[in-house]
Amino acid sequence: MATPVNEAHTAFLNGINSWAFSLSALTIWWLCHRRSWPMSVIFSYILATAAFASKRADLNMLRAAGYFFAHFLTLGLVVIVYRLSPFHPLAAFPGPLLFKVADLRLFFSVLQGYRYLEIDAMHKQYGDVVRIGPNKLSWLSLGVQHQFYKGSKSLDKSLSYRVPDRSFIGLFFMEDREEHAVRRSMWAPAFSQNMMDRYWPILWRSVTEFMECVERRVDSRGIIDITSALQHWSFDFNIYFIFGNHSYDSMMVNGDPRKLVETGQEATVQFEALGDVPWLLHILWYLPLPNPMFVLNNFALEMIRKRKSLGTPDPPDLCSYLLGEDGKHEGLNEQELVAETAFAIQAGGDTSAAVLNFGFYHLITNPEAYKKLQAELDEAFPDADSDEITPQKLASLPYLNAVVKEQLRLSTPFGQMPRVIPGDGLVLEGRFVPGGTIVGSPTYAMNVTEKYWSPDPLKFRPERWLPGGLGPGSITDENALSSFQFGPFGCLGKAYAIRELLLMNVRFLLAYDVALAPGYDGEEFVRKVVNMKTTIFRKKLLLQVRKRRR
Ligand code: HEM
Repeated sequence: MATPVNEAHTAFLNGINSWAFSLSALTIWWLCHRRSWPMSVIFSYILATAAFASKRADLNMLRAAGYFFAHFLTLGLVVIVYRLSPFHPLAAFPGPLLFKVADLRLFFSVLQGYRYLEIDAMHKQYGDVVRIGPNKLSWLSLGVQHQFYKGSKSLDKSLSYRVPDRSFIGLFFMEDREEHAVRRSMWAPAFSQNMMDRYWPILWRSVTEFMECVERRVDSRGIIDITSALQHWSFDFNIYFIFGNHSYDSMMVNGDPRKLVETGQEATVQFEALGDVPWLLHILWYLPLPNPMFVLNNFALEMIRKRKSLGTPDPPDLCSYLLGEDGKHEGLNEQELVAETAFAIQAGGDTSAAVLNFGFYHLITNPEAYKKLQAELDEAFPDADSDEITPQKLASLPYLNAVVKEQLRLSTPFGQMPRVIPGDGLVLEGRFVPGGTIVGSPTYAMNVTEKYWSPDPLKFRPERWLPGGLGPGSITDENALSSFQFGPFGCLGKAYAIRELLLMNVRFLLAYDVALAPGYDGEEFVRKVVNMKTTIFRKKLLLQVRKRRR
């Protein structure tokens, strides 16, 4: 029978229990807060479960839930208070409140696709260094950017690059520098000057096929969805470069029935968004959810087997080097090869198409620049299919090169490539940053900051790249162009990509007069450009093209 004494005793015990659960949360946070947040949750869960199990058998579920609630509420509150407190090692760095509180805020930015704009806006509001996560800084400075990324003393990649399953780990996902350097040295010969020259006729033919694709796809008014056409061209050329002259069904001819473009983008989004909350990636990875990375891997495996049965192509493809067919090293096994080539399909296919797509938009909507470029090209190449269109000649045309650099500057809306400050911390521009802090240089913000591009950093003005720039006092700091990133983890395909951009601009604009499709809302197109490392055009770019008669 319940007596007042018994009830008081029970209430006292319950009170003790709640406090004990809260206290356990505090202890766990104290032990774990500088190490791993997910670990502390797991520990606290185990501890709370053990405490619960040792309690009286008559404890009802509601009360038990109350204890857990007290436990996690305390843990959550302590974490939040600590992250906002002056005792946090990054307390001196300004940033928006919600970003300081939890990585989940940045995760949502990535998912929405406007992280690049948000980070840029934060820099405008808070200055050159912004705290964009509890343990993350974004640093808008050329000197610091080079410290992060350039040279042998550059920083290591953060945990964001770590995929849970070893069988997916290729060059891009390797954090270990030695392992990465060895693997990169296997890739590198495929990007040598010699190989680029040998691939020039293949690139040329591929762009010719693109023109034929345009002819097939334009409607009766000359309107074409250039976004898809460019994606299909870029994947076709890139797949050729990776797997050689195989019996692959060209996307320019057959479209994309396997949805490789979409799948590649989904895989990138998944990886990029969850990179800000690696613990969530590790949980989701093992749940029975559709994983776009498997789709890419299956395609890569199919292509590798076909490629092996066909033998080494001439010129050699990327696989030739990864298989060690040049006799310089031992080849990769099939699983490693799948990881490498699946990444290569996305790394080379998606990026060039995106820059061309957005880059054409910028050029076409700036008629003055477009006219100047056309004049330079018409003068240089009276015959649109001339043998005179060589890499050397392209490299010598000043306005063309200025246009391509300006396209790159404004058409790579990446967030940042996260790196980690080593053990004892570093002093950067006079400010101490503790070891373990995740840092990065914001690509888009670097490409459009007035510090390095002035005046009119947001405007498409190729003249800024020419001698004399935009006039006295104007600034164009070429070193700040961050589109390919730099250093040991930077883009291996940069020189290739630049050739693609140059040749595609030249041949497309020599062949056609191009404008936005009548009534097309260009501002909406720009508003719907989102980036989650991959640039996604939620509104396809529709152009009207007319064959030129010169
Ligand atoms: C305009 C087109 C391109 C842009 C803007 C671009 C940009 C980038 C960036 C920013 C990175 C560094 C990513 C990071 O650290 O998180 C990267 C890495 C890489 N890119 Fe590109 N890329 C382009 C085209 C290509 C092409 C055509 C290839 C050829 C297959 C390629 C191959 C690679 C590879 C292999 C890496 C990884 C390098 C490593 O981890 O060592 N890229 N790219």
